[in-house]
Amino acid sequence: MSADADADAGADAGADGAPLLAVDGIQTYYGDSHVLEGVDLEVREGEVVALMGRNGVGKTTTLRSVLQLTPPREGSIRYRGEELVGRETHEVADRGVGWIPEDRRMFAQLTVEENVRVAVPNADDTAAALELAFETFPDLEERREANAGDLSGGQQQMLAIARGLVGDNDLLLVDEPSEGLAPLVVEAVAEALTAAAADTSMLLVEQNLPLALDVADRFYVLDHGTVVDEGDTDDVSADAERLRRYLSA
Ligand SMILES: Nc1ncnc2c1ncn2[C@@H]1O[C@H](COP(=O)(O)OP(=O)(O)OP(=O)(O)O)[C@@H](O)[C@H]1O
Repeated sequence: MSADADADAGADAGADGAPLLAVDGIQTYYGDSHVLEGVDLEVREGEVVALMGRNGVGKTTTLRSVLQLTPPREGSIRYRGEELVGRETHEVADRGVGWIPEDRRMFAQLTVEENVRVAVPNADDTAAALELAFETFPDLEERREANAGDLSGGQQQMLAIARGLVGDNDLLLVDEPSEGLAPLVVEAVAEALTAAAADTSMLLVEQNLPLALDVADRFYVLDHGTVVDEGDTDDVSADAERLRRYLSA
């Protein structure tokens, strides 16, 4: 299949309701350590999907597998119908898959505005990108001249999300955005994620159950390297015990 035909197939896959991201039976290792033992999940266009589970079950490893930072040894990961396994990480990024890692990587010595500017792939799009970032996160607009390193934890998380948003991404992989934040700030981050979800699909690793249920449309629970529960968040909001048994240590 030619590259163009491949691209067309991808566009069709999105248009006819096939998932944006389809992870199918991935087996991922660190050396001899077998972490993912056949993970299956999907993210459809426009969805926020939460990936939950205890510490160390392989949530971050699933994101790393999609990004080809830790490529699976078996299984398939298709994005808009195109296989990602075997590609380089920058090729995955070029296709519109963005990553907001747990450590909220940003440039502490640059201002908020500069941090947004450098995340925009095409300089011609900068004005529109700044507008999108500051419309979505008015708190950041107020601090646009502040150094990123001087922001609060919650504002840094918003800046990390804003940078993902302006990065021309159609799918954001967001790792534990609530980690280390006070409850009130977690609420602000939930609002920020909901605002960002108007513009992008998301696969959201999150251990904070209320936040995950609030922001996500659907969820998967990982345990022992495989998916042990999945469903619509609306269905479990009234039955949180169903998930809690997998989430408490
Ligand atoms: N670079 C690595 N080398 C070897 N083992 C690793 C590496 N990264 C993670 N692991 C191991 O793989 C397993 C899954 O880790 P992973 O970070 O994916 O879990 P997680 O579900 O995201 O948990 P957490 O919430 O603690 O980050 C753990 O046992 C972890 O110790």
